[in-house]
Order: sequence, then C-alpha cells, then structure tokens
Amino acid sequence: MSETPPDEPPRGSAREGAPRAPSRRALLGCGDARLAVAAAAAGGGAAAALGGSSGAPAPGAEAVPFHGTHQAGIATPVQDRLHFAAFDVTTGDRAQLVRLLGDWTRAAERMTAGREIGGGAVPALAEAPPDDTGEAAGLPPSRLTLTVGFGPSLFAEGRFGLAARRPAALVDLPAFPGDALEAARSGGDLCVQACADDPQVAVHAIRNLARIAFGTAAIRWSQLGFGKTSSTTPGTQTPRNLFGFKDGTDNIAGTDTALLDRHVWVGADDGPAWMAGGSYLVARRISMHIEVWDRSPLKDQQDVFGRTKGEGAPYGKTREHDRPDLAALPPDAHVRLAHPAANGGARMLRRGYSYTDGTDGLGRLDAGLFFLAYQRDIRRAFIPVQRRLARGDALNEYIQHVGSAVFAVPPGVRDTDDWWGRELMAA
Ligand SMILES: C=CC1=C(C)c2cc3[nH]c(cc4nc(cc5[nH]c(cc1n2)c(C)c5CCC(=O)O)C(CCC(=O)O)=C4C)c(C)c3C=C
Ligand SMILES: [Fe+2]
Repeated sequence: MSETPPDEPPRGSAREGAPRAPSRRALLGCGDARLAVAAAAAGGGAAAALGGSSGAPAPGAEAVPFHGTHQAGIATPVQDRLHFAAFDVTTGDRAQLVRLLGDWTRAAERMTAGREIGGGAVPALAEAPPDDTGEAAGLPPSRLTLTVGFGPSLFAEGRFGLAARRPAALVDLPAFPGDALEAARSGGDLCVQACADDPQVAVHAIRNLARIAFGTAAIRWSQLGFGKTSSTTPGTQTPRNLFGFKDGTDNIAGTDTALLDRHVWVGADDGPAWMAGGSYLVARRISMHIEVWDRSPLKDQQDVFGRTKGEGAPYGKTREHDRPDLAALPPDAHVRLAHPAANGGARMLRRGYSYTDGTDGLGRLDAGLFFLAYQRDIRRAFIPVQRRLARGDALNEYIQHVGSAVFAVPPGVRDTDDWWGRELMAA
C-alpha cells in the first residue's frame, strides 16, 4: 500500500509511437499532476479540470477526486459509461481479504487519477507479467470513479467473522411478483462500480482489479452499460432510456446536500458506525421488451409513464420539470406509483444505464436497463416502491427483472493511509 512517487509519470507516458491524448503533466504544464487532484479535493469534491493555459479542459482530462467523506460515483455527475462487476470471495482467509481491499484501494487511487498500476505496463521485467495490463495507456482519467460495496453473503456466519457487523438495513430483497431472477446474474460478496466517460477506461479498471484479486476473489457476473438513464446534474439535458423517454427528471441531484443527507447517506445515528457516510445500493438487471414496445401506439407508451414522450411533461402539465398532479395520471402509470407522494416520501438516487447484449436467439434484442439506486435504507426506499410497482405498474407488460443484488457501500476513503472497508474489518 505505498504512495505514488511524486516524480512518477502519468499513465502512458512511456508509450512510443502511437498518438495519445495530452498527458496530465503536459496539460498542467508543471511538475506534479497530483497537485490538481489535491486542489480539486480541497474544492469540495468537484471534478478536477486539467486544463491548459487557455483554462479549457481537454476532452476526458477531468479527474474525479478519489478521497473524501463519501465514495465517488454516487453523487458524482453521471459519466457516460459503466462497467459493473460483482465478485465472489474465493478464500476463507480474512487476512487475504483485508490485503485485497488495501491493494484495490491503492490501485483505484492511481487509476482514477489517470495513472497506471504499480510499475505500469512497460517497461517491465521480460520474465514477469507487467503490473498494469496496458490498454488504458495514454488515455486521460475520463472522470473514472470506482465505488465498492459489500454483499450480504460476505457477512455470513463462519466466513470472515463479520456476522455481528452486518447492517440491519442490508436486507436480502423479498421476491417480487413477476421476478425472473437468474442466479448467474445475481448476488455477490463484493461489487465494484466503474463509471467513466471512456468505456476503455472503465473496462481497464475492472479488469485490473479482477487481476489483482486473482486467488482471493473472482468475478461472479458483470454488466456493461451505456447511455446513462438518470441525471444527477440539474440544468443539464435529461437523458433518454431505450423506450425513448426522458429518465431521471425527478431524480435526487448530486448537489442537493439536504436531500442526499436525508435519503442517500447513512447517518451517524443509523448504525452501524462503520457505515456512517456510506449508502446502500440496489442493482437490478431489467430486461426491456423493445419489439413489443416499438409496436405500441404513442398514447399507450405515454400512458405507461404518465408523461409525454417529447417534452417529458407530466400529464396535465406542459413542461418537463412541472410538478406532477398525480390524480391526472392513469392509476397504473409508472410515475404515479413510483412518486414519493405515493410511497410515504420514499426516495432514492437513481444512477442506472442502458445495456444491450446482442440478440436472444429468436431475433429479439437482449436489451434493458441496468437499474442502480443508492439509498439510506433499502427497507424504506427500494422495497416499498418496488412492491407497489410489481403489483400494479403498467410498465410491467414491457419489462422483466432478471438480475438482482444489494450491497452496503461504505463511506469514502479518507486519505492515502485509509482503505475501503477499514472500519468494517477493524478487529
Ligand atoms: C423500484 C424503483 C424503480 C424501478 C425498478 C424503475 C424501473 C424503471 N423506470 C423506468 C423509466 C422511468 N422511471 C421514471 C421515474 C421514476 N422511476 C422510479 C423508480 C423505479 N423505476 C422513481 C422513484 C421515479 C421518479 C418518480 C417521481 O418522482 O416522479 C420515469 C419518469 C422520469 C423521471 O422522473 O425519472 C421514467 C421514464 C424504466 C424504463 C424502468 C425499467 C426498465
Ligand atoms: Fe422508473
């Protein structure tokens, strides 16, 4: 768990020949790229814009500070791409698990700052595999965030001595009507959510974390995502999902600290102490029946959500951000059933992505929404909302939940001496 040497070149600086994006050092026009990251961290968690003398950030050059009170990748403005991986821990040795979390943290510090792992890909000993796999060499940080979570199975009796430390809020989800969950797409002891504006940067990060985990943990399932389906940034254009509707209009904004404290971050009094500042993640792979949807009339499509397709306005209103009058929406409209007013004020921060995984063998697109939602307590947010949706949502005719997992996402890594899960693993 050593710190980055101050004079170490950024990722890709040793590469020859191939053209590459300007390095962080070149962009800064000075000696130490880490200064920019530190400056951004001091600025309260905003992405560090590694601009040149013009002040304009080069494409992809922004780095999201890794250290902080909360893990990056939750309230952070949503990046374009996702690579999500759930891991099974394959060792029974607690010390090995602790070592893995430390090694992952040090690697994540480097990758999110746009640096290669260890000694990099090259130059390296010819007789051994290089420390970094190399496919992100020369690429800028691309706002990469890496967010780690712990699944319920990690706390099982007789595994790592963590049973008494399992948070009460980390519940196994009940079975919902209509679920068609596949074991091979569900569960996991650990998860890593990698988000970046460049898919190669996100995939490189997961690949290298999996490589570091060899012998200690192995990927159980993974999910690639594109086309973010939720915005956490007010004032920007709301993205659209694969049904062509604006998605994320009424999401919790990453800048709304009052709503985040109330609905997303675990409070100091919520318990357990090691989760204060953390959050709980629900991940659901939801298959969307694109061909059926595409044959449905516009009115039926709009009735499903209770919003117009073009503007995204709630029925009875004219603008996207007008407050919905729930009584004006069809009784089974998705927005009517999911709205906080219909669920005792329950809210969550949605951070999902679209996915397509080819076709299903019958000529139908295997596509959908990889739903990711962060919340303070799963029992008070996802579960009651999904119960209501599973029972009566008009959207159910067009979707099916096929994968499911929950994770306790610990607070942020404070500094270069800290590591993911340190308080959880403290004896
Ligand atoms: C249990 C939680 C939810 C699941 C599962 C879910 C699936 C799902 N949603 C869409 C598309 C849209 N959802 C929208 C709003 C919305 N959805 C949820 C929750 C779940 N969605 C909430 C809490 C809300 C916000 C309700 C509100 O406050 O008004 C919208 C409307 C635009 C918006 O506000 O984001 C769309 C569109 C799909 C396609 C889907 C499964 C595939
Ligand atoms: Fe929704």
